[in-house]
Amino acid sequence: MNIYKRKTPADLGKAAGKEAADAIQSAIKHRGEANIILATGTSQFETIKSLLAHKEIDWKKVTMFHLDEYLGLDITHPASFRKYLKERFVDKVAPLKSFHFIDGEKDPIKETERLGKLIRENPIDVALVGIGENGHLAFNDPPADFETEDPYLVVDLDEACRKQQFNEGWFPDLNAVPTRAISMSIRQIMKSKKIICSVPDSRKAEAVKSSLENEPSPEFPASILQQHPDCSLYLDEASASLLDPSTAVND
Ligand SMILES: N[C@@H]1[C@@H](O)[C@H](O)[C@@H](COP(=O)(O)O)O[C@@H]1O
Repeated sequence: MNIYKRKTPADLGKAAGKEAADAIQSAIKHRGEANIILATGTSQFETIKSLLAHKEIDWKKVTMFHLDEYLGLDITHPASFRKYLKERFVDKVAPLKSFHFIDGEKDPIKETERLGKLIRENPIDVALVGIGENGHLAFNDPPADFETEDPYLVVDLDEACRKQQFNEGWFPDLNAVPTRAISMSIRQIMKSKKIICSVPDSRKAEAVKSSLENEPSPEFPASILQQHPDCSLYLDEASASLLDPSTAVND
């Protein structure tokens, strides 16, 4: 894993977006198309903004998969991840070759099966992900399932995860945060050829430390990223602030 520290969230996003753009360009050059996974949340704001600034990308050759979505949330709800991706990405790059939203209002088992078939047919070139305050990867809260081969799972959201969503201002109160979601599985994320993980903010400093300074374990879901052959983790000064000086960080 390559760990990069940048001064601000904007610097972090610029570097992560550039690496993502290069990976997309490389896939298009070698295979004629690129398959990507996008995450949502505040940690992706600057990375997606930077990715969109790379006008050289031919988005008609790009297929997008969606990392996670709440169950039962309408696409017009401010916290809907489909709304987030539609407004912040899909509408801005249209037309994509294709995009595959997770519809959390459909029968969840059928939806996981539908998407699972699609992603198995479309190996991922680059996945953009974040890490939650509780160390989650996508919506795989601890202890995460490191074993299942199912590409998408129906998951319960823990209290820490739901509190983070409320504190970030996406919901009017904690009770309004759904208790279940569909998440891409850990093993499916790990199948991506490249993973670019953007993690700004002091709120994430504890999760970053536990993900990097423990052996990979379901108790620290994002710790699995240590085992990926091509993963770049982008931090800012705040999210890197608790790291042990012995942790190898590229400034
Ligand atoms: N489910 C989303 C993920 O798509 C995101 O990568 C991660 C970090 O979240 P945030 O960017 O809001 O800090 O967890 C969120 O809850």
